[in-house]
Amino acid sequence: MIPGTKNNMERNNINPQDLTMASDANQECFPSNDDLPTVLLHRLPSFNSPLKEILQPHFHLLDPADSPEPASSFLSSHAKSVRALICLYNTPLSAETLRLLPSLEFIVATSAGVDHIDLEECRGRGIIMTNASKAFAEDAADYAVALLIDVCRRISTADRYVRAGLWQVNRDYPLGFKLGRKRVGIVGLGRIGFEVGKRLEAFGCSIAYNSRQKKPSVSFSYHANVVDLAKDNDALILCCPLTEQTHHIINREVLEALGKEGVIINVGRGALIDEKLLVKFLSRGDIAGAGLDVFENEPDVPREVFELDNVVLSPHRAIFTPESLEALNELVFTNLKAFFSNKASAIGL
Ligand SMILES: O=CC(=O)O
Repeated sequence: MIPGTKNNMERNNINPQDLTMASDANQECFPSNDDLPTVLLHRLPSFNSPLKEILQPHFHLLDPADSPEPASSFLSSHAKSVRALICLYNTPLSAETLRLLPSLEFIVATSAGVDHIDLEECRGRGIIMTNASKAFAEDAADYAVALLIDVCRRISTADRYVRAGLWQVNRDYPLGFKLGRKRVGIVGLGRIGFEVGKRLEAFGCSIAYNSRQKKPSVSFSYHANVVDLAKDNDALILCCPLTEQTHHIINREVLEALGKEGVIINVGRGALIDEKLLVKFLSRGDIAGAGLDVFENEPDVPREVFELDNVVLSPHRAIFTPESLEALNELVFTNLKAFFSNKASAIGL
C-alpha cells in the first residue's frame, strides 16, 4: 500500500481485498531485484508523475526520458523485456509502438478514456488493459454536475457581470433555470455516467441514459438511441468513450431533438460532438446552452464561443483533483502488483 492513502482508498471505493492480495503478491513474487518485471513508462516529455518514485522499488521501471538515447533507439534496445506499459494520460500509443514490444502483456492507462491507444492491436495480441475511471469517476461526475448547474443558473456569467461592475449599472440580471425536476439524459453509463446519475437524482432530476446495452441493475430509464434520449430530456450529459461508433454521436438530428431549451454538457471527449455544428446551434439559440470541458482540437477552442454567455468553458480538467491523482497512483500500483502476481481477478477496473 502507498503510505498515507487510506482515506483516498475509502473515498474511491478501492476494494481493500485487492490491496491485500497485491501486498501478499509482493512478498510471493518479487524476491530479488533481478526478478523485477520490466514496466515501461510511456509518456510525452511534458508529462511527469510521482508514479515513478512510487513504482521504482517494486518494478524494473524504464523511462525513455531518463536515457540520453533518442526514444526510438532506447526502445529498440530495451523493448523486448517490457511486459507492462503505463500509458500516461493521453500520450498516443500507436500500433507501430506496440509492435516494438513483443513481450507486452499488460497496459495500464492512467486516463479514463483510451481513444489514444490502438485498441485493435491490443485486442489482436490479447494484451490486457485497465483504465483509470475507478480513480476519476467521482470527481468527473462532480464536475459534470457543476457545469450543468453553472449553465442553468448562469453562475460564470454572473461572476463576469459582477466583476465588470455591471451590477451597479443594471440591477436586472437575467434569471437562470431551476435544475431540480429537470429530465437529464446521460450518454454512456459507465462509472462516471452512473455517478452523475446518482448525484442528479439527489437534486430531484429524473434520469435516463443511453449506452450500448441496457444495464439490468440500474433503475434509470434506458433509451436505445441518442435521438430519443435528446427528445425526451432537458439536458444531455456526455460521459461515453470516444470510439468509431461514438464519433460525432451528437449530430444535427440529436441537437434538433434536444431543442431550443436543451442544454448539453461534455466531460467525455470533444469529438463526441460535431463541434462546428454545436457552435452554430449555440450562436443561433437553437439550443439553450453548453458546458464543455473537452474540445475536438484541444487546446484550441472555437473562438465564436468566447462571445457566448450561454456556454461555460473548461480546459479538460473534470477528472483532476489532488485526491483523484492520489487514488490514481494507488490504482496503478495495485493493478501492476495484481497482474504480476497472476491475480488478474484483483485488478481494479
Ligand atoms: O479526460 C480524461 C481522461 O480520459 O482521463
